[in-house]
Amino acid sequence: MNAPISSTTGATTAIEIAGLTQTYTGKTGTHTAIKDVHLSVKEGEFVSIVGPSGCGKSTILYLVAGLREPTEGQITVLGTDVDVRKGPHPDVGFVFQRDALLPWKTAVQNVALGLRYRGTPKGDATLQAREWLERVGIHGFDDSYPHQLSGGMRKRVSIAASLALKPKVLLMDEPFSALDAQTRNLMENDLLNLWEEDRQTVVFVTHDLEEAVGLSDRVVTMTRGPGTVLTDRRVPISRPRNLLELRFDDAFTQMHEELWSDLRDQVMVPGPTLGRAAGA
Ligand SMILES: Nc1ncnc2c1ncn2[C@@H]1O[C@H](COP(=O)(O)OP(=O)(O)OP(=O)(O)O)[C@@H](O)[C@H]1O
Repeated sequence: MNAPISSTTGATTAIEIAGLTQTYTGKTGTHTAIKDVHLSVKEGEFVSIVGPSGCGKSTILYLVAGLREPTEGQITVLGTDVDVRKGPHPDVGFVFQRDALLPWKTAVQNVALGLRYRGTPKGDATLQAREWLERVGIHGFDDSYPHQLSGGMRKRVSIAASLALKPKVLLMDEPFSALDAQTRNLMENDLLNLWEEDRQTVVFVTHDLEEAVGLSDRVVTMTRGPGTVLTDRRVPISRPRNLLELRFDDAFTQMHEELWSDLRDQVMVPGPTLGRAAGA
């Protein structure tokens, strides 16, 4: 297990997670999802969390977002203690695996929704929404409804809806996992280009090690449940990056191998005779 990385020299801490434990109580009793998680993310860092299925990656995001109350531990986001009673921090945005688009509203109305909720006048919100759709690569579909868009386009609209609110911290939970490989590669590259412009703090959950290496400044691996931080590695690849070419880079391949070596024992569940892949 390598030492936790907690600093980009000089940068301010955006997210501080200390001693985070979460138990869930269900019909079968109490289940510890994560245990004693410590993680520090600096402003402007792009950090991915990878780990076996069920190790508690989404749980961490929900807790950081202030959508659930932790059983133990503290989380600070942008200098404020996360408290479920106060609700999500206004500077925190989310993009989840499933689109959170309202089916009865058009793409532009969906993007404008959050802005309207925050008090932006209708005309201004619509204008900004159209600009954001343009920025995420949606052309000519502003007035289409979600069911008229492909999965990749709906994802772009969801990202536009989040980014339009100018979050300082963006929490992304497997946002591209439902997309085909080609669309996914294009979306990852576009996300990176957008992020290069604003450099929000991002915590990105994924099962895909290549995606994690390509996008991130750091990749955190987790043990299988109850999940805790196993390794925390800095990605030694400069920016700006072109993900469509990066996969042939030696540093990329080496990092991928290191992460797989970290995770192999966590995702291989011994069967009667053979090891069986159980995630990642
Ligand atoms: N609301 C809940 N109630 C009860 N158990 C839950 C709840 N949410 C998550 N869990 C359990 O906690 C554990 C961690 O779940 P979580 O979704 O955080 O893991 P994950 O690493 O994101 O999984 P995956 O990679 O499959 O998406 C799992 O065993 C899950 O079944």
